[in-house]
Amino acid sequence: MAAPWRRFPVDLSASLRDSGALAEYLFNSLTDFSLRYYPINLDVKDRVVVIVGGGAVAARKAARLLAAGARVTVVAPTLVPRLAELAAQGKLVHLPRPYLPGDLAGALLAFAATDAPEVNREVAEEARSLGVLVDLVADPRSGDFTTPAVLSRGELLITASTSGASPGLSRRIIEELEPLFDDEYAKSVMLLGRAREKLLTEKGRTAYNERVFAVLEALDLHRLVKNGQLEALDQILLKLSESGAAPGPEGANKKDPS
Ligand SMILES: C[C@@]1(CC(=O)O)c2cc3[nH]c(cc4nc(cc5[nH]c(cc(n2)[C@H]1CCC(=O)O)[C@@](C)(CC(=O)O)[C@@H]5CCC(=O)O)C(CC(=O)O)=C4CCC(=O)O)c(CCC(=O)O)c3CC(=O)O
Ligand SMILES: NC(=O)C1=CN([C@@H]2O[C@H](COP(=O)(O)OP(=O)(O)OC[C@H]3O[C@@H](n4cnc5c(N)ncnc54)[C@H](O)[C@@H]3O)[C@@H](O)[C@H]2O)C=CC1
Repeated sequence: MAAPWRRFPVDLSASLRDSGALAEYLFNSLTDFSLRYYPINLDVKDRVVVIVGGGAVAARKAARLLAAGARVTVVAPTLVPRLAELAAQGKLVHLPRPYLPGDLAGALLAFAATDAPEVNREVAEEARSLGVLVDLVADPRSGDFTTPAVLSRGELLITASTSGASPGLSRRIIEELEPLFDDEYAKSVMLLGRAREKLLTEKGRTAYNERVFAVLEALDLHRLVKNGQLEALDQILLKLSESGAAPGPEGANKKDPS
């Protein structure tokens, strides 16, 4: 879709004098609030991901993919230092040449991240023909997915996306959340996860499982974690594990199937 202001019906300079008219026009064009992207958390561990392009954007994508355990191949004649270092350390495979059709074979995902729009389009075409999902970093609306700004604390993952509208805003939103979700959240989430794993029952015990969630949520473990109240935490954990022999023939220690 073309940017709405390109279709602004009156002379732009006149409208700017008439303060408020442009914003109002743009707001009026905002009629569809439905979800444009379907959010998922993808397990890329040991999966092949091909990044075409070796610039700053490719480096950002590669770092996050490697952190998530992907096997990254970068196809590019030149690499920024950060990528060159990762290649020298053997953390990713570098094909030091321009993109060639066939480079996406076996990939789960592809990133078209060169500064050459026609190359990015070729990458997208190959991806489409192979059924590989592709992110066109410079032309998000033509691709299959976009990547959000990320805050991660252990198993806690918070992401922000503006559906391509303002990546800078996504980043600022995450920066605002960072102090609220401090590093200690990694510990709290881990404790809650382990306790939940221990206490949940097999299928058919929904009411019991819901009670367990309610108890866990009410515990405010994070306050204790943050204040370093390890004794209080131990007491809670011991109490939970005593009462952890959940009712039912299947017993406890099972993951929630839902
Ligand atoms: C579609 C998408 C691509 C995709 O999905 O790969 C995309 C596209 C584009 N970004 C552009 C510019 C900037 N990108 C950033 C930063 C980030 N960009 C990221 C994602 C995305 N950027 C996806 C949509 C995300 C969403 O919907 O919100 C972040 C969140 C995560 C990540 O990179 O993985 C990462 C935060 C890094 C961090 O958290 O550390 C900054 C700010 C900065 O660098 O500080 C700027 C300058 C300020 C600005 O423009 O806002 C341009 C214009 C290029 C040009 O002008 O030439 C395009 C192309 C276009 O818009 O056409
Ligand atoms: N998604 C995002 O967050 C952002 C996207 N962009 C856009 O993304 C694109 C890439 O940005 P940067 O990484 O900053 O670019 P860059 O100019 O730093 O890097 C471009 C890379 O593409 C490689 N390349 C060029 N032709 C190639 C080919 N035929 N085959 C393989 N590799 C090739 C170059 O060797 C270089 O490594 C630009 O179009 C830019 O406008 C820019 C900023 C942010």
